[in-house]
Amino acid sequence: MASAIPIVPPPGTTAASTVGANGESSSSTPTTNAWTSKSITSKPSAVSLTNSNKSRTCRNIVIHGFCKYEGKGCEFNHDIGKPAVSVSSPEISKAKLHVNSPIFKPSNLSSGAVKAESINAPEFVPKQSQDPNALAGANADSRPMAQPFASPMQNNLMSNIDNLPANFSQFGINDVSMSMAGQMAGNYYGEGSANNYYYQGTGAMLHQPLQYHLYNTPLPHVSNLLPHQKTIHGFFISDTLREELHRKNEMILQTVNAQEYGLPEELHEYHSLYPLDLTQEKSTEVFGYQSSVYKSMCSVDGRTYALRRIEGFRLTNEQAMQTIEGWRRIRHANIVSIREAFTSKAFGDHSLIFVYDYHPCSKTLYDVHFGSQAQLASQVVVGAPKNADHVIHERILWSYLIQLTSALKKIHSAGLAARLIDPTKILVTGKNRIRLNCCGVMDMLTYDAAPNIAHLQQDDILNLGQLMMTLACKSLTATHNIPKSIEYIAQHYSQDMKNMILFLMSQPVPMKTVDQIISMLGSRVLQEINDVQNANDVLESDLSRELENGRLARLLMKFGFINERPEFDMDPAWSETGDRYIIKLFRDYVFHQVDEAGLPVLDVAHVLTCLNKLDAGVEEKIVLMSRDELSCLIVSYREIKACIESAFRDLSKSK
Ligand SMILES: Nc1ncnc2c1ncn2[C@@H]1O[C@H](COP(=O)(O)OP(=O)(O)OP(=O)(O)O)[C@@H](O)[C@H]1O
Repeated sequence: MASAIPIVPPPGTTAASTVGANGESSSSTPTTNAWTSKSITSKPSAVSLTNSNKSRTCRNIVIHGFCKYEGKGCEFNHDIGKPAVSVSSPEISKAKLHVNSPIFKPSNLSSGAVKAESINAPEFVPKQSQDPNALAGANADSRPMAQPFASPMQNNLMSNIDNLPANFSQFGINDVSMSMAGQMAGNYYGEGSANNYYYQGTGAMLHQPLQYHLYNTPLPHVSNLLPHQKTIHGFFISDTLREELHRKNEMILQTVNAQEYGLPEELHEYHSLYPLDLTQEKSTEVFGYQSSVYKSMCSVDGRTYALRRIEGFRLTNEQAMQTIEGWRRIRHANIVSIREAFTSKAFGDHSLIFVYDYHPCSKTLYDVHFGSQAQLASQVVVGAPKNADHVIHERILWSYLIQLTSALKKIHSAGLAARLIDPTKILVTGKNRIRLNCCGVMDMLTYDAAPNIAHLQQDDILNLGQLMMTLACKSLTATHNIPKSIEYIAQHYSQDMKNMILFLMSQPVPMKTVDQIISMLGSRVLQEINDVQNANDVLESDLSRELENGRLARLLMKFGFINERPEFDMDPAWSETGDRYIIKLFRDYVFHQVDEAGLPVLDVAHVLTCLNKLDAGVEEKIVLMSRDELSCLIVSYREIKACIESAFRDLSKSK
């Protein structure tokens, strides 16, 4: 059921004949959805004003706090203090109003228009710019300190943020602006990022960081909330996950000037090469050749890939290229998938290029546990001997072992051998999440038409043992003195871990298999499954929060398609009439409310509540006010939802 009310127009105007808007309007409201049949402008039942009006409080005062027509003919009583309710107050919805009332058309429409004589008005010249000397003087003003530059956008953002705390009161948020502003002013790049390295000295492009910290974690005094209260964080995924995903997205979009870095503009189907290898010195230790890694964009599917270039390698046997076919078929959660391999002279030499899936922001296992940052973190005093606190936690070691065993199981079952289990060739793509990298490279570099796979698979198991020993001792030279390393492992880890490493590194009698490792892992696999499922649950709950936001975003998109549309179906007024007029008024109700002082209400809680009620199509009624403040509509969310659906249907049908 919907109702409309034109607010008290002054006597003598055309709309004066409309509903007794000063309160006691007729209770005979229609029971049909009047505006869906485009009847907004149809005539309502009129109620004439009575002589007792003088004793009755003017409705405009009650609703708006003032009456435009006070002293200009409005005969109601204006001697009342402050209005009891604001425009947005739900109190108003208690009034019984009628939807079929005509919309008030003010007789003096031109009052707001620019008058003819104003065309001749002198051009406005700001005071400051009139006197260049004064300006120079102002600039020469001896300020004690340089003022930090704040762009207009920044200023707006900061002032909006300053206004926010009052609006989250319902969620128990008071100090949002303080925390946000503090975070925004600070340097959010915790670690020296690749950006700084690559843009160093180029001066070509100043990187604008994303504001990852717009929603800081709740402060202690707002975390103690009542069950029905929510913080703004409750509507979004966790800060850490959001920042991680933002960083990954940002990393995918990073580019450098190809000429400046001596990179080809195009390489086969790939372009926009971006070097990932941050070390200046290139080692030949692993492959026997120097290698580089680049992020690049594929012009065929638009995806990002990691290109590994083996420098100065001349392919002598075309058959070697076939070895990649077996690897292309392997899809596993702990293996970096390979897409293709090709040779190229684009770098000015004979290069062999392998194309792998790109995992943004990943690090190598070496970087994580042996890199300079890891070393610093593990030593309270530089050079101090390691103690038990700085060994890798046993649970992490078991997790690594289970993941790598799972990868090896897949590889060996496919009749292949990894041939490279090295901390620099294992990627860490998430928390304790590892993937075997560079699969297939060795098969091509040391091509053998009839390789001894069984022998190579035994090597894989031995290499896995060496890696585990290196990690357990947290020393790259652990395998140089095996008895001492085993002693160290026995001191710091369980008997099971020591036995496992001994098994992996022992001589095969006659053969060791991955299945044997799996049976030795036993119940640890169950622990890993449990951890993975718990992590999955956390992600799922994060996802469900954003799911709601996605729903609201779609609703807002519908609004955007409909509201203020300049022309549709040969009708320039389409978005301003019929059902769409309700939608427009609802948009004003949700977003454009002002408080008693005429200041914009920036209340996220109000917006979310309205949009959720709209999406659910609840029966609750609200009062929508026309922009000229002369008519009101009382509508339910269900009816507004029907209007939006019908208007959107019109738009989509027209395709
Ligand atoms: N598939 C990939 N996706 C995303 N990043 C990758 C990928 N492969 C490698 N990288 C990144 O490239 C960087 C360099 O890799 P690389 O294998 O050359 O390691 P490295 O430690 O430099 O080894 P080396 O000493 O052999 O050059 C790594 O830090 C890793 O983060």
